[in-house]
Amino acid sequence: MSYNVGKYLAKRLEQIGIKDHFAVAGDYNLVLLDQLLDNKNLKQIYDCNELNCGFAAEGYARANGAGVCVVTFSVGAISGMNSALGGAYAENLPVLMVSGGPNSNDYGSGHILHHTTGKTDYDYQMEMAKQVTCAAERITQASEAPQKIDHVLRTMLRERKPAYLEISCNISAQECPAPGPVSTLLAEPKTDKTSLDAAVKKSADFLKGAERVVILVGSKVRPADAEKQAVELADKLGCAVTVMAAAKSYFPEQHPGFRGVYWGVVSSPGAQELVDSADALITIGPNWNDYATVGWRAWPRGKRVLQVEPDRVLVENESFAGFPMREFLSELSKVVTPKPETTKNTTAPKLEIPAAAPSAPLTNDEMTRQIQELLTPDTTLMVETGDSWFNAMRMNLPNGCRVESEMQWGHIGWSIPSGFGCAVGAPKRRNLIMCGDGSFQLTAQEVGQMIRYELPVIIFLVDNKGYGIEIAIHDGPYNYIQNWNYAALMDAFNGEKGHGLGLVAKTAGEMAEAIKKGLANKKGPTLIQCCIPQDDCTEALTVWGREVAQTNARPPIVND
Ligand SMILES: Cc1ncc(Cn2nnc(CCOP(=O)(O)OP(=O)(O)O)c2C)c(N)n1
Repeated sequence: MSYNVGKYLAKRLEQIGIKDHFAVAGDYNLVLLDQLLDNKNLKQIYDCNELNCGFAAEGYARANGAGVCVVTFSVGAISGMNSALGGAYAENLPVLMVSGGPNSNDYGSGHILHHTTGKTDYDYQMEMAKQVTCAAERITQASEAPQKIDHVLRTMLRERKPAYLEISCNISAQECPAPGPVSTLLAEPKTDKTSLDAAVKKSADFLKGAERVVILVGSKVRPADAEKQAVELADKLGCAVTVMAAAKSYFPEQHPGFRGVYWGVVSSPGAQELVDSADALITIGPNWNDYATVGWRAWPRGKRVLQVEPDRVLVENESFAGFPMREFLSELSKVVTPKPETTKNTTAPKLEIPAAAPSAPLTNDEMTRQIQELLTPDTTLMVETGDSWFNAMRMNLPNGCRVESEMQWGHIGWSIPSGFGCAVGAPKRRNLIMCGDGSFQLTAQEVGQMIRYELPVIIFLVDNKGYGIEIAIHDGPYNYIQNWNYAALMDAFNGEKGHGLGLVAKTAGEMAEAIKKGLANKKGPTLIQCCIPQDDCTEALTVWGREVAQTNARPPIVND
């Protein structure tokens, strides 16, 4: 078969496991979209806007390994950069953004083009993309397409970071060489056995002398593809295991060693004491940012910490590199001696909230309890920035249940389009979204796409009449919103023949009833507007918010 640039790209995407790609049309990408459509193994899914398109690709990457969005130049790409590139970079997700670009003859022509800043230099978009990607290429000649497409895909998959491709609008249908074996994109860097053996020996010796060993799993265990090996190590050591908030569900919670979330003063009961009293703390893929450390107050460091990163190990002031995390953990598991937990009486924290009477007004606790009841091994729960984070942290997850959050980038509204992308990527899972009313207002229209593609996502819209998380940090008039009739939106989004369902739950009984209807609605999303009092939030959010506010308010250090 003869190839052109668009068909080459489509074949490569198919070869790396992409079945669906997301797009918003624009005259700079229409011919490219046609070439992608010609590949019958790739489905083209449309979004309402490019911000959502980028988040949908990011969500797809969470479910499927990698994601792709195709947008038009400038007005599309710059909007999509926030989600497909900045957000994916922060969250270590391999997302490819493909932007249609100016006709190759226009470069250097002095022509002023539409959808640009009106300058005759169109390089600004590439310069922006380079700041938030691991690889960025522009294609203005068909002959250069194979090398450039392979480069961005290979780098994106290896680094687990987003990449950027800009293809001139007159090039997508130009002939180019056919793609060779996909192995060229998937080859792993060679392990430095000497360094690996030295790291394992040093770490095993460090653990040998310890009495209270604790494992703390962080979010980078996922991009390192080392979740299984973390369990292997926990099984061999027999020690207590905690997770950071952004790694909730990255370690099986029914594992006998699981002891909850470590998050400083808002940790699960007993988890902070476990971590703080360990004389050997194995941190696996931690991300110690200001929110995770509760304003730099909960950040275990020093000689008692064995720090395991995706590409290096730090132990007793010695740094080792040249091997992947999963190989290190696997080799360490083979040589360590068991370090059973000494404080036998601790167990994993349980969410103990008594069921409310059906007629009782709905509360945050009752809402959380009912959502917890819905979790199954094949559930994915998208958890939006807000008190939803803290509600999810207190849930007990069946093994296999996945919590998805965006705790590094923290773009409110992420959960709706990302939840859409996740559901496209894994339609057989039970896809649930917990999203506050403030966040929802940024990306609500993507629920219409869930209706269009008949995705039975259940959205728990936390209607507490404002920005709960911001109120907990620092209140003011800016934290209050126009309160929509959220459930009524579904009627508007349905158009003539949609199957979206919008339900209001003001009591415990109404929520239980709405969940039943949502589970029965297989041909479209169900939005349950959970009406709770404005000041009804988790104790953890209140405490955490106060600490974050203090951290933000640190006076400038004056250097005399
Ligand atoms: C794009 C973007 N713009 C502003 C912010 C700051 N922010 N963070 N959280 C919020 C409010 C979230 O409110 P809700 O979704 O209602 O959440 P809860 O009431 O806490 O459940 C804002 C406004 C943000 N995180 N992302």
